[in-house]
Amino acid sequence: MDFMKPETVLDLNNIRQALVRMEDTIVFNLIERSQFYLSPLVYKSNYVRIPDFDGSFLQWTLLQQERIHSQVRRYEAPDEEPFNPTKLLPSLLPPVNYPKILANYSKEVNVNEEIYQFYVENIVPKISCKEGDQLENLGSVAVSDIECLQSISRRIHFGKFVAEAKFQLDKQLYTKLIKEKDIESIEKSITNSAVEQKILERLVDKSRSYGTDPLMRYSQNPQSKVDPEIIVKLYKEFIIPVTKKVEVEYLLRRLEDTQ
Ligand SMILES: O=C(O)C(=O)C[C@]1(C(=O)O)C=C[C@@H](O)C=C1
Repeated sequence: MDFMKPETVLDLNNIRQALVRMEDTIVFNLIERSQFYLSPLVYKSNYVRIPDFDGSFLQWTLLQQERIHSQVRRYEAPDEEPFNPTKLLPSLLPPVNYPKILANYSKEVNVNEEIYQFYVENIVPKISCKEGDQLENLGSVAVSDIECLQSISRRIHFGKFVAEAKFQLDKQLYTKLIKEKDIESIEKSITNSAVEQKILERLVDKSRSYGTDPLMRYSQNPQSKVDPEIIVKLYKEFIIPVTKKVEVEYLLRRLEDTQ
């Protein structure tokens, strides 16, 4: 997929291949995070005193990283959404002239707040190796969390490309459903249960093999670093439904853009 060539980005097969590739990144990032303790101090407001900042150590670290990355154009890319969209810095590099792929309002479709909250409250407690903090690892935990958050965010916001591709494939149907604000039928029409099922099956294999020492894989009790069930559940109950939410949110506004 090449963002300078819209036809490659709006090909549903290419999009699905990219989503499959992102599974690897997400599974690896979760495995990395699983070696650390729960680390509540990373998420506690103002535990680390930082001048002129009100929030948690993770929020501060994420903001600093996004500010630097905004200076190298990260969030100008159509497949990257920031967690701090109002606090970024201007790019030091000249803008890239991406051809138009998504609708003009696409950067306004941003569900990162929901992803952040769900990650901290529901994912970290399930994957971390132990309760409590290891004070020497607070920085490593925050850095690892950022990798997890950004890979999950990129995957979920890819829903915009899926939605645009589906809109282009059946403009007549979607125009009708959008005009009628028929959310239920839009949801139904973007759902492909067979694709979802395949994702969940593949994730069992991936989390088993990526999370197991290859020499131990064939022993009686191979120990997975992250329980495959947790990753499957995460996709089933959060990542896929929120990707669909992004698709619906994007589609509901699609007639604002006449192209
Ligand atoms: O591949 C698609 O058609 C998508 O819409 C993406 C996705 C997903 O999140 O992976 C979401 C909804 C579909 O039911 C299947 C898969």
